[in-house]
Amino acid sequence: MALRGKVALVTGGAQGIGCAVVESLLKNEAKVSIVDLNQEVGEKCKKQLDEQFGVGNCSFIQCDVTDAAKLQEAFQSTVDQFGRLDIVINNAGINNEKNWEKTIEVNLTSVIKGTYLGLEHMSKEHGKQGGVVINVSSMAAFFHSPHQPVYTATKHGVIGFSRAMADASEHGDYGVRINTLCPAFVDTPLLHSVELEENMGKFVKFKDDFKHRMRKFGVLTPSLVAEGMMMMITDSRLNGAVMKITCSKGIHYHTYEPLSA
Ligand SMILES: NC(=O)C1=CN([C@@H]2O[C@H](COP(=O)(O)OP(=O)(O)OC[C@H]3O[C@@H](n4cnc5c(N)ncnc54)[C@H](O)[C@@H]3O)[C@@H](O)[C@H]2O)C=CC1
Ligand SMILES: CC/C=C\C[C@H](O)/C=C/C=C\C=C\C=C\C(=O)[C@@H](O)C/C=C\CCC(=O)O
Repeated sequence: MALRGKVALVTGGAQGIGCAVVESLLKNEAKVSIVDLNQEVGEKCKKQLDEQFGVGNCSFIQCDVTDAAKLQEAFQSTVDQFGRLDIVINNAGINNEKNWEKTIEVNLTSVIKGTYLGLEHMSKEHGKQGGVVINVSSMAAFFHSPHQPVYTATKHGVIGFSRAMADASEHGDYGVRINTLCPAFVDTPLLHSVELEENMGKFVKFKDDFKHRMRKFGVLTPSLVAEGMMMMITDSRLNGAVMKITCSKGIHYHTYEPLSA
């Protein structure tokens, strides 16, 4: 998929992995709608990107992805402003084992809603031109840890939902590819939340083991994660793919045993 003239929507695009993905999309001449909860960081991010890539190539929409009406408005505003939608990156995520219900709302429920909204604006079943959805999971779905039980559950859910929706899209000829990205540890503000009791609750006592794993497995840069994201956006062969990005193996794909009785 050549990206000039394409329109992308990135949730959680104001910082961290999302911001790196937004920058990669703009470098490839896509138009980008940055959807994020954080007004201050989002506006600062847009200002910087306008200076780097020129005004009119990206927009910032302050939105809590757990607010269904606001999320729907964000998708519609994106289409109203740029005229179409081709790429949806459901990236927004939190790490909060204390308010674990919120973690499920952001990391899983909103990814499901963002996928369905993406289909409304991209699927051939709605008379649209097709597109691609990338949902962000984590290597936590392959390396469970005692520190993040609910976070881990949400990331498992993202993979299961995305793979099932990829099958539905193929069977229903939606024309929309749905893939999953599973980074290992990445150097962003989220990673530092493991130190905080307000995020980890009673599991904060396991933080030393978590930090040991970070030292053992290494910490990725957001730019490498964005590189993997761009591969899944542009490779039209990929639907239902689960990309893993680790320090030990770099960018690679998880392979599943063929279904058998
Ligand atoms: N940092 C890491 O080690 C890893 C992160 N991930 C996943 O990557 C994604 C991005 O994480 P990071 O960039 O590391 O985090 P981050 O905390 O640096 O950025 C997340 C962005 O999402 C936004 N956000 C949070 N809740 C929101 C909501 N309710 N509505 C709208 N926006 C909201 C935040 O304002 C922030 O700008 C998350 O889904 C995370 O689970 C996956 C594997 C590793
Ligand atoms: C608050 C923290 C937020 C997010 C952190 C992230 O979402 C959680 C990651 C959890 C586990 C990461 C495991 C990383 C494993 C590796 O990097 C691999 O190198 C381990 C060795 C072999 C991988 C084999 C394979 O690819 O299947």
